[in-house]
Amino acid sequence: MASPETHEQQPETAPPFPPPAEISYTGQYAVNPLAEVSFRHMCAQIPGVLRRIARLAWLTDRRAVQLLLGCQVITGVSAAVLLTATAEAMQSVLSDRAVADRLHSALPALLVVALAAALGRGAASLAMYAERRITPRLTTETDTALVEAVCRVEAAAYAVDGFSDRQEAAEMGVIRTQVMIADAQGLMSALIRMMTAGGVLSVLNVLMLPLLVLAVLPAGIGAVLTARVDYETHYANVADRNVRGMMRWWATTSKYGDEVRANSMTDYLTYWYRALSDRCDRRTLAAAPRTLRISLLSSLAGGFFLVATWGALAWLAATGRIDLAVAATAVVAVQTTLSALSQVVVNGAAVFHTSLYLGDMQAFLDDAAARASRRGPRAVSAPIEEIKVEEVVYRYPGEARPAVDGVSLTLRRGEILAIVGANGSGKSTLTRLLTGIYLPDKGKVFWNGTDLAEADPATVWANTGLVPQIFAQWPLRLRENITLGQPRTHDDEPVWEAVDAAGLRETVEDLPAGLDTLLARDIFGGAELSGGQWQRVACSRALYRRPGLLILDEPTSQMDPRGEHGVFQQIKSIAADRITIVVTHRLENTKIADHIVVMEHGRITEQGVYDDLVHAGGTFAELLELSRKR
Ligand SMILES: Nc1ncnc2c1ncn2[C@@H]1O[C@H](COP(=O)(O)OP(=O)(O)OP(=O)(O)O)[C@@H](O)[C@H]1O
Repeated sequence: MASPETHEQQPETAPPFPPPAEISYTGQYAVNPLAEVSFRHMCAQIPGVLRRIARLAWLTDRRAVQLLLGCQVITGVSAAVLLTATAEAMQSVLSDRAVADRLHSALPALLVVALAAALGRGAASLAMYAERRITPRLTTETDTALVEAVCRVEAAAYAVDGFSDRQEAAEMGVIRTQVMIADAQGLMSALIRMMTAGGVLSVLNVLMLPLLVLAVLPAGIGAVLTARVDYETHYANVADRNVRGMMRWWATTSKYGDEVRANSMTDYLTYWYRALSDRCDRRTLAAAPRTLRISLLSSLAGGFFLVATWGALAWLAATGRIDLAVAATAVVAVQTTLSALSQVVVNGAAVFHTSLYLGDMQAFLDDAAARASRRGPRAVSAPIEEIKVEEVVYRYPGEARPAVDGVSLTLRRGEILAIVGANGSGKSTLTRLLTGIYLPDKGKVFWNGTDLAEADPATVWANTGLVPQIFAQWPLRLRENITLGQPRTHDDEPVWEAVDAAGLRETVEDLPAGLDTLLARDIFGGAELSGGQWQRVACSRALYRRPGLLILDEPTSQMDPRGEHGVFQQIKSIAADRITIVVTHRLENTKIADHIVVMEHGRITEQGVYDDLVHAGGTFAELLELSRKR
C-alpha cells in the first residue's frame, strides 16, 4: 500500500476520478411506457387526458370550470358571427357603388364584426381568469396528494428498487399541472374556433378545408413526435437526475460542509455533479438530430400544402369561380382557420406531452396506494402489557440474506431490554419489527395479544416513542421539535418535563428565545445546536410522548458522559410504566437492563442479565473485554 508521503510526493500520478455509477433498474419500473405504443395509440390518449384534466378541475373549482366552458361557447359563437359579418361587409365594400354608399351599407356588418371581436377577446380574458383560479389549487391538490401518498406507504416500500425514481418522475407530473389547464383550455378554444372558421370556409368553397387540414397536419404529427422524443430523453435521464438532485443537497448543505472541506471532497463532488449533468446533456443532445429531422420534414410537408391552399384560392378568384367578396372573406377564414389549427397543434401536443407525465404521476400514485398501509382495523389498546415476537424473519428487498432471521422474544411492561451486537447484525431492523414499522416476512409480532399485521398502525404508533440512530433535525422552533405531531397543551409544563428528562434545560435557557428559538440557522435563521444537544432534543421528543414502548437506538452516542449518565438514569426511573428497549454498543450501559440479547447475523446468539453474560465467555464478554482494553 502506498504511504501518505508517497501520495504527497507524486500527486501528478494520481489516477483520474472514477465516473459516477451507471444506475439502471431491471425491475418492474425499467420499461419505458412509450416504447411499445403506436402513434395512433398515443393520439387516442388525448381525449382521455382531457377528461381526466376536466375531472380534476371540476373537483377543484366547479364555478371556474363552468365559467371556462361558458367562455369557450362565446368564443365559438363570436368567431362564427365575426366571419359571417365579415362576408357581409365584404359584399358591400367590394360592390360597384359610390365609396360613401359602400361604407354606409357595410357599417352595420362592421359594427357586428367589432362587437363579435370584442366579445371574443372578453371571453378569452375571462377564460384566462378562470384558468388562474383553478391552476394553483389544482397544483396544490396534486402536490399534496403526492406527498401524502409517499408518507402513507409501508416503510418497506422505500427499499424497493426504483421507488424513488418513480417518485422523481411523478414530480414532473405535478410540475406539468401548472400548464395543464391553460393547455387544455387553449386546445378547446382553438378547436372551437377551428370548427367555426372551417365551417364558414367550407361553405365558401368546399375544396379549401381539406387543403388547410393538410397544411397543418404535418406540424401536428411533428409536434407529437417531438414530444415523444422529449419524453424518451426525460425517461432515460430520470435515474441520473434523481441522483444528481440528491447529490446537490448532500454536496451543498452546511450539515456536511465540514466533512466536504476537511476531507478534500469538493473537487470530486463537483466533478461528479458535472459528470452526471454531462451524461444527461449527452442523452438530450443525442436526441437533437431526431427532433431536427422531424421538424424539417413536417415544415416541408406543411409548407407544400400551404402553398397549394393559397394557390387554390388565387386560382378560384382568378378564374371567376368565386367572386371577389367571397375570396376576401375566404382570406380571413383561411387565416383564422390556420391560426386556430396551429394552436390546436401546439396545445394538442402540449396536452399529449402532459399526458405522458400525468401517466407517470398516476402510475406512481396507484403504486403508492397499493403500497399504503392496509393491515386491518383492530386497535391496540393502552397500556401495553406484553409484546411477543414469534420466530420473525425479515429480508430487505433485493438482499440475499434476512436481516432478522428467526427471532423470538417476550417483553413485559416495566422491563428494560438491551439489544447489542456487531454492526449490521440486525438490531435496528428488529426494533422496526417490534414497532410494526416493518411487518415480518415470516413469524408474528403481538402487542397485548393483537397481531400487528392485523392492527391499525395508527393505534400502534400512538403508543411508541422512538429515538432512531439518525434522527431528524427539523428546521422548526425548539418547542415544535419536541412536540411535533403531538396534541398541543395550553402550557409548556410537559415540554419542560421532557426537556429536563433529557438534561436540556440549561441549553434551552441559554437560547435567545428559549423554547421559541428557531433551530434553522442555515435556512431561516435562529440558533444552531451541537450534535449532542440535538440528540437530547431527539430524546425529549420521544419522552414527551410518554410512550408505552420507548425505543432508544444509540441514544447517547454524541453525548458527554454526564449527559449519557443522566439519560440512562432517567430511562431507569421511568421504566416501570412502559416497555423500554435500548440498542447500544456501550455495553456498560446495559447494566440498567432486565434482559440483554446479543445479535449476530440476524439471530439471537446469547441472552441473559448483565452479570451472567459478563462471565459466560461468549460474544458479550469478548466485546466488553475489548472495550475495556482500549
Ligand atoms: N434499508 C435497507 N435496505 C437494505 N438493506 C438494509 C437496509 N437497512 C439495513 N439493511 C441491511 O440489514 C442488515 C441489518 O441492518 P441493521 O441496521 O438492522 O443493523 P444494526 O445491527 O442495527 O447495525 P448498526 O450497529 O450498524 O446500527 C445489514 O446487513 C444492512 O446492510
